[in-house]
Amino acid sequence: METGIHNTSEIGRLKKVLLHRPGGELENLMPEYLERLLFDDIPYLKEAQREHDAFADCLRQQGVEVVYLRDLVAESITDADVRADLIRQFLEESGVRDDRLRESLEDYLSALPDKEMVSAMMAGVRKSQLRTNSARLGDYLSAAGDDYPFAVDPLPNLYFTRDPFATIGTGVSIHKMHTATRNRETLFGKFIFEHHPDYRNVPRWYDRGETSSLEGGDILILSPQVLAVGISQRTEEDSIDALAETVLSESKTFRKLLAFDIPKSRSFMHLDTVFTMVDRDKFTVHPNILQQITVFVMELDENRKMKIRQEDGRLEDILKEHLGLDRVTLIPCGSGSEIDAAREQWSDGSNTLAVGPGEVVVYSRNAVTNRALEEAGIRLHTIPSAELSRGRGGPRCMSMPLWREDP
Ligand SMILES: NC(=[NH2+])NCCC[C@H](N)C(=O)O
Repeated sequence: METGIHNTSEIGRLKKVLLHRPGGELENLMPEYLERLLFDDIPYLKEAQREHDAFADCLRQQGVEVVYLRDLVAESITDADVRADLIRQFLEESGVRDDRLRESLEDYLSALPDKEMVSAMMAGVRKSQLRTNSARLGDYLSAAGDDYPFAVDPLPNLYFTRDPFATIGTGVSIHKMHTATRNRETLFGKFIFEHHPDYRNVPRWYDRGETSSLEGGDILILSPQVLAVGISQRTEEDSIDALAETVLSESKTFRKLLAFDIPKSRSFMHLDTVFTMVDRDKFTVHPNILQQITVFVMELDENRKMKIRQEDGRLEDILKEHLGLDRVTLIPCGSGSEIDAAREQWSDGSNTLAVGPGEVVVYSRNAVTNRALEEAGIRLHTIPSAELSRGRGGPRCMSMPLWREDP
């Protein structure tokens, strides 16, 4: 049972991982609010849970210890003050302004045992759940005259544990998210890394109070010395500057940060939607954007001043140089077909989770890309993916490594 954090690569043998089993939050999705909540469709919860359980079982069979976000948050509630603080901050960040509404929500949450309370926060609270237990609130709700059905919005993207915070080396970066809908997710990270007995002392590389956005799907650990971070729809250059400054000067191993400038669009929201590492010298990429990636190298010079230079040349060669490899193979999503590439990238064909070098978890539905990976000598663990993929994230997005062996 490892405690603390150790994550020095994308491909070292995975020992412990954080997942979130989708829950009631998916049953609080409504067609009119899908876009704001970053969904394109409404997954069928029961089936999504079955698929997610298959994902967790697949990882356990590979010797990985699976822990769940809800449990870590509940275990972080170490005393009554922490609990009261969590409720207070959660409601404040959920935009609950009216005193009557806040009191009623406090009563509702306070009455639940820790785990159930955390699940209720994640699921969101319908006004109809509150109406019955307070006449005073009933007056407020009918007087307020707005027909928005939620007292607290759901957090449907929580099963993408990759994004709200990220483990890097022996520390963590807690994120400011690009959208309001995902920003509340990082509050759980804050409580885990402030209070959980196994995690409260880990170094902090970035914090949710920063002013520019950074999301975990943009952070890839290419080696114990080299990080890659996407400049994307979700992650701004300023955040990368700040992250580089702390990680390169304070971490024990990291020496370089490669910033990958990628197109800013919904389907390529994070670097890991178009590029993931599958082996020491193999990567899967979305071919349509290869021409559109620019790489910047960030390093501290002898005087500990940040130096940034733009790399020219092919991605293979840039990776070869910075990772000290003799050759690099890029395995294209869709295996050379423009149509298959676009379709399978949309369902996270290039979003793989390595459980060890040359061994990755993939969605079953991306058959063309999966065949290409196998032909390149990669061992696949396939998981079902009809419902989970509707949230626009794959095996890598759905997992946050807490402990990997060194590569
Ligand atoms: N690391 C990732 N690629 N995560 C995918 C997150 C998908 C989620 N619906 C969002 O838009 O935020």
